[in-house]
Amino acid sequence: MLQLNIQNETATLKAVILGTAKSIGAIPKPEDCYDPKSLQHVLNGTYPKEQDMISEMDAVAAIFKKYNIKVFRPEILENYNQIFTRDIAFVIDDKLIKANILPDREKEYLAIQHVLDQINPKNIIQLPADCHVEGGDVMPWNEYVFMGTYSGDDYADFITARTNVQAVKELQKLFPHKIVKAFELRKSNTNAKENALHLDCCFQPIGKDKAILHKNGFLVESEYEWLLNYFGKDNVFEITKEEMYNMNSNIFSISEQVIVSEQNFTRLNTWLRENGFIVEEVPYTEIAKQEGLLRCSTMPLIRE
Ligand SMILES: NC(=O)NCCC[C@H](N)C(=O)O
Repeated sequence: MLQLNIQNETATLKAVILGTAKSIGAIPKPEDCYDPKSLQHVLNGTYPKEQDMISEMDAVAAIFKKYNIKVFRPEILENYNQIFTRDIAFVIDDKLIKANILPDREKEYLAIQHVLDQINPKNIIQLPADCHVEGGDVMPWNEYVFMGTYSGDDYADFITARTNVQAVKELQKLFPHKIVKAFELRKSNTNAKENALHLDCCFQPIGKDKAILHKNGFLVESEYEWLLNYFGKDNVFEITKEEMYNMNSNIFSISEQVIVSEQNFTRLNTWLRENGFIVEEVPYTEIAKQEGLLRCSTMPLIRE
């Protein structure tokens, strides 16, 4: 049996699910894209190739092996995109919550049944159907659970709005001992530079007390400022619009000291090293074309 335990984003990682790029299927039609960056690459003829993404994910698997982390992979569903395993479920404390994800991505959850079979069924939670949530919008941070959301009346118009207010309320009910703090995110179906698809596309805590942050990802300035004050200006690495587009906030911590990052994130990786982190660099530019990166393609199950 797996003894799930996730309290935050950075405690030493023991077990994780890493998505897979195997059998992702044909290049989607423009009308079937569900994020603006994939759409842009489909239209430009630069959509990533399966083999290139498999190689990128192999590089991450090799880092996990080096740090003795137990890695699960999804079963392969034929011609189905299963890269961004983060979004399909998430762990808080010893509970795994099934995400009510975009219908286009619903089948991804079926492919982790072999992992679910190793979890005590009383620790697997199904949310009511009206609670929309994806794991990229959920960040346990000790006494807090930070959540990305969008509460505009036009929620239904945004295929990029994945977590609603009902889900925020439900998580608060499920974890009464935590403070669930929600942040309104900027959404665009067509312009990836104006779209924070999930909270982890514009923010992520790192180490003990630091964070990566992008102001324009937040719709409400005071909510962005809350994060800036919570971590403290000197502890925050503020990324530019271009860096957000390249997914700089979507690195992945395997401990308070060690961060897996993209090899081209020169400004970020330099700052991380200057601040005492060990940076494990991998190539991930092809995966990034689908508006997700390292955090998005991993689902931590156990941290120390
Ligand atoms: N946590 C994340 O930000 N996940 C990225 C998901 C990208 C995928 N193309 C999607 O639109 O669902």
